[in-house]
Amino acid sequence: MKLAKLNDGPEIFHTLQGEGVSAGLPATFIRASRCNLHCRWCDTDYTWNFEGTPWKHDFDTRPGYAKHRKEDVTIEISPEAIADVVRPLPPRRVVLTGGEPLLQESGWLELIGLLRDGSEAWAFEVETNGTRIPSDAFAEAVDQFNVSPKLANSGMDPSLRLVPGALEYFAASPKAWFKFVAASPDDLREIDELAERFRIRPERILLMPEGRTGAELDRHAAELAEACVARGWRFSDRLHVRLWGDRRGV
Ligand SMILES: Nc1nc2[nH]cc(C(=O)O)c2c(=O)[nH]1
Ligand code: SF4
Ligand SMILES: [Mg+2]
Repeated sequence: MKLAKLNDGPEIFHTLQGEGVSAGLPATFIRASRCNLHCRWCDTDYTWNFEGTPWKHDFDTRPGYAKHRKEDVTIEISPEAIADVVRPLPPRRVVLTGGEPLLQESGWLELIGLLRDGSEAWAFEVETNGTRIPSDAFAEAVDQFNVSPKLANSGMDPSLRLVPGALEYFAASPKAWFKFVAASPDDLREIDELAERFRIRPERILLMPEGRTGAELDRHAAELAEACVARGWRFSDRLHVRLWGDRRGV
């Protein structure tokens, strides 16, 4: 499989789930490399913003920022080797994230099979951008989809970031929760439209402030919380950002 590389190894770390309906639960994260989108504010640009690609990123104007050399930021690793890293760690909850993890379904299926191996203890969550319909086997194998559709502020064309069949699939799935990142009243209007268009039930929607520091998260928190109260949506914080800041591996 292609995972993001961190300190010369695969980006696998155990922490507390910081976002969504299982926020606060101990979990092991496995970060896939590669994404089918390329959002301009993406905080895991090292999974896709490679040398030679035409994608634009907000970091382009940062002094010293350069596109990544694919070999420097990717590690090729087998499901067996990933299982050997994950098994000794304490959590029995695993979060498959990225990048876009649904681009590597068959590898995950193998990994999940190796880890479950007769034990009921394991739970698997998937953080996805909601543009791909999972196979029946994959949807059966995992416990939860945290679906985070991208808005206009991602800079992505609607035809790429909004795939009606996939969003309708997740809207009807008992395993899926929708996590929308919002920073402005425009974002909120857009989320209202998506919820209506794809018939996403309000009790399955979480609104999460955008931000890489506690102060940034707080800027919009009160306003978003009000919107949640008015619509019957949940509010999600970004617990890991508050606890450990904008760092990799937490
Ligand atoms: N603690 C923690 N929680 C998270 N929830 C979603 C994450 C992600 O990057 O997908 C993430 C992450 O990177 N760390
Ligand atoms: S979908 Fe997620 S991982 Fe992919 S570019 Fe957008 S923010 Fe980054
Ligand atoms: Mg993250």
